[in-house]
Amino acid sequence: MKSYKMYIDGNWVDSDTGETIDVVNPATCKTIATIPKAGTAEAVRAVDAAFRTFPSWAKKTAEERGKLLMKWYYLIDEQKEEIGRIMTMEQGKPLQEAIGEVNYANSFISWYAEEGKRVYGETIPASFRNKRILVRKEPVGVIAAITPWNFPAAMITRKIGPALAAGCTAVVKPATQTPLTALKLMELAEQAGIPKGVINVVTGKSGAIGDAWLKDARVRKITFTGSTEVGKVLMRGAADTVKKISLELGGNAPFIVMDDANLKKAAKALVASKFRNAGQTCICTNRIYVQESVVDQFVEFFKEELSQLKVGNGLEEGVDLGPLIDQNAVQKMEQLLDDALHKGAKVVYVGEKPASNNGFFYPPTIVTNVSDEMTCVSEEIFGPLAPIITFKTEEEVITRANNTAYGLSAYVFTENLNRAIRISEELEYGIVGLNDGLPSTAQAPFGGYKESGLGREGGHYGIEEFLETKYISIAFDE
Ligand SMILES: NC(=O)c1ccc[n+]([C@@H]2O[C@H](COP(=O)([O-])OP(=O)(O)OC[C@H]3O[C@@H](n4cnc5c(N)ncnc54)[C@H](O)[C@@H]3O)[C@@H](O)[C@H]2O)c1
Ligand SMILES: O=C[C@H](O)CS(=O)(=O)O
Repeated sequence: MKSYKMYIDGNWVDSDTGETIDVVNPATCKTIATIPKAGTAEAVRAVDAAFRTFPSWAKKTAEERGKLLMKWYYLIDEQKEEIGRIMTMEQGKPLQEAIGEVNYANSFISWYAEEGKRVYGETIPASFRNKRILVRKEPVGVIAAITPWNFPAAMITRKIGPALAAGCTAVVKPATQTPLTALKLMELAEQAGIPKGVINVVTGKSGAIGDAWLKDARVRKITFTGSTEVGKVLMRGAADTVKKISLELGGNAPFIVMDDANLKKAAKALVASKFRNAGQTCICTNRIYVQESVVDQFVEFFKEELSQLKVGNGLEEGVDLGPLIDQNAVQKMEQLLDDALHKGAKVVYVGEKPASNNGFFYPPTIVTNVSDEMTCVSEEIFGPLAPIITFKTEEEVITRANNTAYGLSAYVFTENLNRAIRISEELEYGIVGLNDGLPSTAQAPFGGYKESGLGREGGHYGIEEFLETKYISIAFDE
């Protein structure tokens, strides 16, 4: 079993106390590695390094920073299978899906290596003849990134890519459950020649590390992906030093199937949306609304598609769904199902768990006759439980779909263009998949309405989150 070190100021170090945390493979429940259990002192030292390095990194041209980012990109690409295996071992997703995430994560590095060169300013016509107004964008400075376990690579590069391209330096805390992917990415960043101190990865006590960064006035931006609950804690803490903040939080995605939808296409898209990462993504379908006249046929197509998925250890050939992240996640699925059945839901499909069920496995499960009073409708499921809800009219489903504190992603399937535009524009969500169950891409502004977050990641919007706007007013003798 390997004892990993964290990466601070270009050095691979243990925690000050020598304490460690175990990293567990969710498919086997076996410990596969240990990581340093760091706290406040190490977190502050990481900021020291990022703060010291910021001026020289910011003074590089965007082209110079972009070249270093591309060196990192090519090293990641060369080792994507190895990184994928590390990810599968610590997070559980099937190897091909893990490699897919590495490619997705890498696309943010290549996108922002270029985008940094297009951070344009402007001149504004002055109202005085003897003045000129010059607007320029400048990097915010040291940023702190705190990331979740479900996308151990992409949630880091979706932040670090634009941050470094903009000229910022970074301190990063990966999720305690899945730190190994982050540490591998840092190994490759070092090999790429990204100067020491530009990126620092601290593992360990989340609260202590986060509090240290919230309190440190040198940290000018918090960028967080995770639960809405923790996002609110960080938002409150950021106020003390008025830090900029980006929050990518929880979701409760409605998947709407209208009576004129291509039902087979919608069923395929639903499987992709609902069961990606075993249902553990923020934009996974949470509530499945089907117009009542087509619900029976749709459920049959859905079951047919689902029956082709295999649950098991993600390192095994042909596995489509890995385990959930931990036992708490399994218990949450059991509680949500019990609540739904108690309130009148019916189980119409349960997939098979692997024979050697030593891990945190939960089978894909479909329930029908679901009502809005059930917890699986009001709360984020974050697992492979699929609740089917029927509706009568377009107006009804829009009202019910919007009736949540979340607003990250929504999906609508219809072959009617007028209906497609009407519904897409009425849905209160930052991301709408119109006949598309997999909308995520580096070019687009990913983020949510309401309590699903603040700010956007991806596209040209994503780099704006790491920039300040300054104008220089120039008075001269005409
Ligand atoms: N909107 C998005 O893009 C997006 C992406 C992935 C996950 N998520 C959401 O994240 C949740 C699941 O991920 P999770 O369980 O890792 O979320 P989480 O909020 O429990 O943890 C996220 C990160 O925050 C850290 N953390 C926890 N408490 C903290 C504190 N007090 N101070 C500082 N850091 C702290 C954790 O160690 C982890 O690194 C789900 O709600 C999911 O919807 C959202
Ligand atoms: O879980 C949240 C991720 O942001 C989902 S995606 O990989 O960006 O689609």
